[in-house]
Amino acid sequence: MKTSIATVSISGDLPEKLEAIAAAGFDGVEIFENDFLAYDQSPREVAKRVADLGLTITLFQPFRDFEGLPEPQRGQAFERAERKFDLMGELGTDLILICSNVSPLALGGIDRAAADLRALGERAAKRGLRVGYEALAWGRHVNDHRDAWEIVRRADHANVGLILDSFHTLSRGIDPDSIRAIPGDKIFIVQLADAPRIDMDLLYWSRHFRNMPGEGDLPVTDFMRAVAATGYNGPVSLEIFNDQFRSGSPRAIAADGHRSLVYLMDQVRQAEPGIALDVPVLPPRVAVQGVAFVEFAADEDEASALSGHLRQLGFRLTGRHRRKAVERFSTGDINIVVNTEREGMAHAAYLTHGTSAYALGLLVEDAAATVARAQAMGAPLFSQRVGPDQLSIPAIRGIGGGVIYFLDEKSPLGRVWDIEFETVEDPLAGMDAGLKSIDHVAQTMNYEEMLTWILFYRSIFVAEKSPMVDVVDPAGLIRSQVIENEEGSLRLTLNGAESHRTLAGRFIAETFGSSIQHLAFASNDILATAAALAANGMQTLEISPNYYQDLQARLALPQKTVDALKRANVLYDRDANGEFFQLYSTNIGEGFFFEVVQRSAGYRGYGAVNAPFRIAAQKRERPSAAMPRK
Ligand SMILES: O=C(O)c1ccc(O)c(O)c1
Ligand SMILES: [Mg+2]
Repeated sequence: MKTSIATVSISGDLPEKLEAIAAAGFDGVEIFENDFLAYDQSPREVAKRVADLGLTITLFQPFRDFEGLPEPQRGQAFERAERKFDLMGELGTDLILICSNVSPLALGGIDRAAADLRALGERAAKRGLRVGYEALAWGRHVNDHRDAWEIVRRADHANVGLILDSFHTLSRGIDPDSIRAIPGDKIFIVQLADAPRIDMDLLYWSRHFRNMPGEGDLPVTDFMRAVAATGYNGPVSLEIFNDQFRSGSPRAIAADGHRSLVYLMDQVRQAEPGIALDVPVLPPRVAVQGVAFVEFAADEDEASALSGHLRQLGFRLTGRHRRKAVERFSTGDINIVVNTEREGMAHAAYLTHGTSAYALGLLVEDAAATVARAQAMGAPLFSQRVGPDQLSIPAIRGIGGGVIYFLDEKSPLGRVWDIEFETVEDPLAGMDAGLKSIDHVAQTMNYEEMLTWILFYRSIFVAEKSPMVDVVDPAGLIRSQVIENEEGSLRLTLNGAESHRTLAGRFIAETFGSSIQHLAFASNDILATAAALAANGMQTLEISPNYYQDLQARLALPQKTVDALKRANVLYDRDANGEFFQLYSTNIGEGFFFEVVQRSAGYRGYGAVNAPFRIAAQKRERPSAAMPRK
């Protein structure tokens, strides 16, 4: 199946757009009229550029306010169409998109519209061109693909067909299965877009908030399954009006777009095994069994400070790398690796970001197959020189240029700790604090990057995204969205900062890019953990007494419970299914911190209601001197 994207979907001038579209691997491009009008070269120049880049023009669009007009506007519309047909001849494309009339002059009437389209089809046929009719969700008389199809059916002309656009159908809640009854050869092109569910005016929603399939909340896969069922076999074309994309990097947005189509068609192929689809068979999405380790890059001084923090949290030094300046700290099922090598990726990460958690190790069923899936989704692979006593650990590049390693139990990777590390005793170990596992990993990024990473994770791993929540920092809003699997063995919270004055925004600025900002460990008994942390000399983040007064008023907790939470600086939340407790470390270095949580099985959240109070407390605090700025 051929892929295509409308020029309106990305930023830049026409040549920049075309280059980015070609570089991302698309087969075709829809020329959006304004992108052409704003460009100062001839249509033949454009045609040549497109061809030189190995692209074809799948569609010229939009042609507005055509059908159902009274005279003299009707005659003028036909004249206007002839001029655009001239242009299409020079551009070298045979398909034009007519979007349903929005003019107050439009008279309505299915037969009148069909007659106009038939007449236009007759004129197009003389030039070997085709006319596609699309229902805009806000069209004056036609705003539903079922009506558009009826018009095309009655036009009954070989050169007149239907154009479907997932946004117009799904935004109005029209059942996409109504597409299944349309003959595939009468669908001239299919445009795809997703969007976040926001209750607003359709036109405004469409022109500003569309995003790539898989990035939003609309059932685009169901839509495309219905299209596939018709036997449609033309291009799948992205048409994304999005304010953020208009100011983003053309190459990055185009690459996201291509990934979204590969991912979408892979899901359609799997969901509709009975339909012969011309799409490659890819390795399936990967189930993540857990976070096997988190790796920090640091220099010796900061590594020693970090080790101190880890020991206060009840970690013990359990291993030393046989060949490299790398230490392993463990408690419960958690492994933290501290890398102070002076070469390789960890060192590069240290030089760019300062001390940071630059790598994540995920436990999967089959590490090699995981990398194959990631590669099929266009993720960059990562490898570095492997020395003696070292395994070549399959890996890809992740957020902020960080690394995601994959371990499995079926290969020697499962014995990485035995093979690469010698076991050591830790004379400096403190008291075990009962931390069991990694509850979640929080990654901070610029807001504009969030959709990219949501699509990245969802297309590679079996994981879903939760609705976006707003977290209030006194200096601005943070948007937070969770990528998680059913079992809770993969929980990533993505935090998008819009302002550099927020805690998250400052973290990005001071560490020069997106990365892991906090790690949350799970305890079965947070008050016992808090007592052990105190015994180990750990300072927890001091929460305002006002918070505890409100907690009592709002949730009617027993006074004794509130007092205990307050003494331990533990924050509390509950939902219909369970309870959640959380406490925080003070700031470490440039805004990194640890969290400890206790969740009862049914609770699915992350304590978002408490985030503003945690952030305010962190802002009251002076940055710790333990890991000074470089
Ligand atoms: O917003 C619009 O006007 C518009 C134009 C052309 C399209 O294909 C479309 O989906 C929307
Ligand atoms: Mg459209």
